Amino acid sequence: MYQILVADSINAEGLEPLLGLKEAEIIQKKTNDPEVNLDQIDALLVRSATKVTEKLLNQMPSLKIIARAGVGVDNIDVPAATKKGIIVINAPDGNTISTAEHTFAMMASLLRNIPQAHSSVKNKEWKRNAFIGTELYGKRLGIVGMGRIGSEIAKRAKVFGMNVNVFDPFLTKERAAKLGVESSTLDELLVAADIITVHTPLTPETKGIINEEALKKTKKGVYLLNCARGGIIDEQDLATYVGNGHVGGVALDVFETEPPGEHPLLKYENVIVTPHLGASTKEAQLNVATQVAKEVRYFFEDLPVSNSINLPAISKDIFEKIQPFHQISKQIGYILSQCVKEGVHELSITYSGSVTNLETSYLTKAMLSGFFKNRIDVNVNEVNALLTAKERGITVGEKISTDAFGYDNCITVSAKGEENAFTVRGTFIDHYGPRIVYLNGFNIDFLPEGNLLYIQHMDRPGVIGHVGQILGDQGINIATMQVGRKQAGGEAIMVLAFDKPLNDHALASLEKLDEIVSINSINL
Ligand SMILES: NC(=O)C1=CN([C@@H]2O[C@H](COP(=O)(O)OP(=O)(O)OC[C@H]3O[C@@H](n4cnc5c(N)ncnc54)[C@H](O)[C@@H]3O)[C@@H](O)[C@H]2O)C=CC1
Ligand SMILES: O=C(O)CCC(=O)C(=O)O
Repeated sequence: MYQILVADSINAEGLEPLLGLKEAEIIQKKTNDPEVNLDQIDALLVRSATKVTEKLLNQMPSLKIIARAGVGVDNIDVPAATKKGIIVINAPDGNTISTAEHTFAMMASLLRNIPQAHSSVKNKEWKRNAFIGTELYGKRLGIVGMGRIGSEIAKRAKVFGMNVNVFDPFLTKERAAKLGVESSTLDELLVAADIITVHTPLTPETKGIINEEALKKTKKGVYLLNCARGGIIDEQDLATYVGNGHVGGVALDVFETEPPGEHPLLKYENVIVTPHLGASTKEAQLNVATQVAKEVRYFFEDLPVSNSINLPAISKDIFEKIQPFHQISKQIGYILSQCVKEGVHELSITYSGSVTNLETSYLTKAMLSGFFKNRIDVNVNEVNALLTAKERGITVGEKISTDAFGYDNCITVSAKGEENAFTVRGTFIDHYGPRIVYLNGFNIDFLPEGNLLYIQHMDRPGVIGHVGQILGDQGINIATMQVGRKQAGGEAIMVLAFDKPLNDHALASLEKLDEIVSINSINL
């Protein structure tokens, strides 16, 4: 039974896709609620209130997926989640329109003194001359961060007859031209704009991007808006520039600390504020809840998720094509991990044949997750596979080869240790399934499944009989057996499959046989 913790207030109708998930319990409680068994939670759904810190993640060893019903993931320690193999998803576009509309409403309110005038009338005043505003028409709007929300604001600004300058290092000139906006440097924007609004994520680069140094380049009387994340405009520096009369007005939906409590900006009449309402519309909340609920359901149904922050997205189509190779890649990794007894410093993967047309990096990660299974105490999956290899000093190399050894496709993986190397090759045959076709120098053909025994031995008459005899005497039934050798009388291998794992006694008896070079149990 999957336990899904919905820790923040998330639209109930939007969570409906989760109800279709078989064997899931949905718990709507805070993470610090004493009734919540954090160690049993498989999925965590949050908005911005819950801070998903490394400390919290350490208390949630079963956690597999964190879903942010919104855009900004700055309340989630994504590197810590990635290290633990926890997938992080968000709902990137469900609240774009709401946030753009809110920003626009804030801008109009700010320039027409609507909140102040509203309070005045409610206080039984009628001061028509005290609230003379400024038109948006003909003004120059500077947008910092021209992503989804920035672009929607630009469209609205154009309709209002505004000129738009944008600063976004990732915006191409073509896209700027298509949107009818002027692409600028930050300095050009600061100097030219009558109104500046920020729409970037909060990152080390954007934190304080509008600070004292930036503010002193702006026009006297400039208006500033932050409906993205507290801290993108430095609050202390902004307070100084409102206090000294340089800034004409400010609209804030977000704060460095929320709620802001005693805040130096709140005392100014020309600073208008809302309590992080950008995404607070019925439509946006339904959109983001539905988006993440669907993704969490897909995740537990082993289907691809599209909006992961720490895993590349692959379409359902590609996912279906890649699935059989995903399985065999993982099995190859797991076989290697059980056959190589020394420390490994290099894993090299060669893809050949039809598999090379697919997203092989995804398969490399699957192979690594198999390789690390039971080797280390961290759950390794596609999210943290490369990071785990790097942390353990294992170089991972990926190659493409035209030689598929007569098969339609082949995945060959070599693990190199200080002394030895071990190579496993697998293939996927349509209507037949996965096969291991090469084990460390020997051609062979077996199904990588169940309880296997890999024996290296000398190719002498009677050895197969001796093995059968020992196992038979102990009542152990051999389900299948494959043999391979390079030349008559030389080294050979056999791979046996059993209905249940071999006991230590049987293994010890086999090891005593003269012809046996080595024995490895492989449990897949
Ligand atoms: N107030 C609210 O309720 C909401 C706030 N937000 C905030 O708005 C932010 C933007 O959301 P979207 O437009 O959906 O994200 P987005 O990812 O579509 O756009 C962000 C843009 O910022 C640009 N950018 C990144 N670093 C930059 C830098 N150093 N300088 C200039 N531009 C930079 C990116 O190139 C990108 O185009 C989110 O990260 C979130 O923090 C989002 C939704 C609701
Ligand atoms: O969940 C919310 O209401 C906040 C939305 C937000 O800030 C975001 O999506 O980044």
